[in-house]
Amino acid sequence: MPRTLGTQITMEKTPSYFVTREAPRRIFTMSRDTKLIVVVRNPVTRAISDYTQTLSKKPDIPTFEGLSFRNRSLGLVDTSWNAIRIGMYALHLESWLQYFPLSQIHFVSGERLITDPAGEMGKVQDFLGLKRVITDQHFYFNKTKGFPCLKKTESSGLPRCLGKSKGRTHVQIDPEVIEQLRDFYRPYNVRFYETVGQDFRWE
Ligand SMILES: Nc1ncnc2c1ncn2[C@@H]1O[C@H](COP(=O)(O)OS(=O)(=O)O)[C@@H](OP(=O)(O)O)[C@H]1O
Repeated sequence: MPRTLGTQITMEKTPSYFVTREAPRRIFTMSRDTKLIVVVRNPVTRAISDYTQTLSKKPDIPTFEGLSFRNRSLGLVDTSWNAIRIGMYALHLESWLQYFPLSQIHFVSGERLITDPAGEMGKVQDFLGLKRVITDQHFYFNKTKGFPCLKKTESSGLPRCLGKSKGRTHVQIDPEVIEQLRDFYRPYNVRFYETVGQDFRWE
C-alpha cells in the first residue's frame, strides 16, 4: 500500500477481493479500520457483462447458455462458473461480516451509478467522512458513449469518459435462460437485501 500523510486516505481497487476467501482476514490483519466499498449490480446482468468481457478476449469460449448450467432442463445452475458465483453476493458478504461490521462496508448500486452518478458518489463521500466535493456539476451524459462522463479531469481539464471496455453492448441471451437465472438468484438477492438493509430492486 502506498504511504499517505495524516490528511490523506489510501484507496485501492481490486474487484476480486470481494469474492476471495482469504481477503477479509488478510485485510483485517493489515488494518481493522479499513472501510470497504463494493459496487453491486443485478447479478444476472453482471454475469452477462462478465461473459461479454471474456468473449471479447477469447472468442472461442462456449455459449453463455452452455456455461450457465450443469443441467439446463433440470434448471441446475453451474455455481462453479465464476460469472455465476460472483453474483451470489449474500454468500460472499458472510465472509466479510466475520471480520468487519456492516457499518464499515458501503454498497454502491451499479444501476444508480449510471442513472445518478453524483447521488451515488455523494453517498460514497459521506461514508468516507469527506466533504461532498464531487457533485452533479462534474458529470454530463455523453450520448455517443451512452453513459455519464466527467466534464473535465483534474489533469487535462478535458471531458473524459471511461474506456471502451466499460459499457460494451451485451451479448444477446435466450430470455428463458435469463428467467431461469433470475429465479436462481432471487433467494440470494433477498438474503443480501436483508443483510445490508437495502433493497436494490433487481428483477
Ligand atoms: N460512466 C460509466 N461509463 C461506462 N461504464 C459505466 C459507467 N458507470 C458504470 N458503468 C458500468 O461499469 C461496468 C464496467 O465495470 P467493471 O466493474 O465490469 O469493470 S472492471 O471489472 O473493473 O473491469 C460497465 O459494464 P458493462 O456495461 O457490462 O460493460 C458499465 O455498465
